[in-house]
Amino acid sequence: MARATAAGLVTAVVEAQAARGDARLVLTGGRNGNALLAALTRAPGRDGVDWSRVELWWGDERFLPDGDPDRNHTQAREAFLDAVPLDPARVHPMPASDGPHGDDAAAAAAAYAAELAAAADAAGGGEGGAPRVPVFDVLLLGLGPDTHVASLFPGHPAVREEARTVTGVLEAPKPPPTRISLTLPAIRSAREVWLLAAGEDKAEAAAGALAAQDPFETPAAGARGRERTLWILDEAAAARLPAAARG
Ligand SMILES: O=C1O[C@H](COP(=O)(O)O)[C@@H](O)[C@H](O)[C@H]1O
Repeated sequence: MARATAAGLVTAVVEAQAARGDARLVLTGGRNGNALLAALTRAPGRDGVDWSRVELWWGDERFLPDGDPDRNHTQAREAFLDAVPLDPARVHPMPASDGPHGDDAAAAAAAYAAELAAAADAAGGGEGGAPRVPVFDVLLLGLGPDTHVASLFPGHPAVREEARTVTGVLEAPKPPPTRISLTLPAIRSAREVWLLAAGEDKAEAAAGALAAQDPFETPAAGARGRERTLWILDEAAAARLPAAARG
């Protein structure tokens, strides 16, 4: 699944660059997101991408010191960032808990929102009342076994955040408890949202999210792209979908 998704992502990036010069991606952490990043470094078409014109943002971060092995950024660096010729000025990790905002996750989230807003002002995005973030070509989300996406957990007030594009998340049910996350309005402003789910422990969540109506209880159900919402599942994660949906 990771190899197939990497091939699709290379195509999406090449198409975005052909159409607009730059490609803007939002990365996800977690097992499925990291497997995709590792596969991307070996994807057959990777040399067709102008990596210096790929802008990278993160959908969420575990609010830990820089370089902590549990940070999504650290894991992305190990799996991918150091293996492709990116322009460091276009790589935008979320702040760490030993950065200028200390352990204030709300201040760190506000700083990341400001960085997104500045990028939107420079490159277009956030027009006509849309959230002030750049127009993301593909926003990746790993599906948690409890249907969380980014760091938006079922029943957590962060899921209901409408005014901000980035929020601090306190008391998350999955460690670490303090996190930073894009909000649903920011996620929904992406052209395409790709949801990744591999493994048996994602089967219940995938079936539930595809049937659910209420993002507060089932955050993955609220993650949609403006042009496309793509669910990418392996056989184990698709096992509980209705037969018609499995094709
Ligand atoms: O903690 C997180 O979990 C989700 C899902 O991770 P997985 O290991 O169950 O695939 C991930 O998408 C998110 O970025 C991360 O911070």
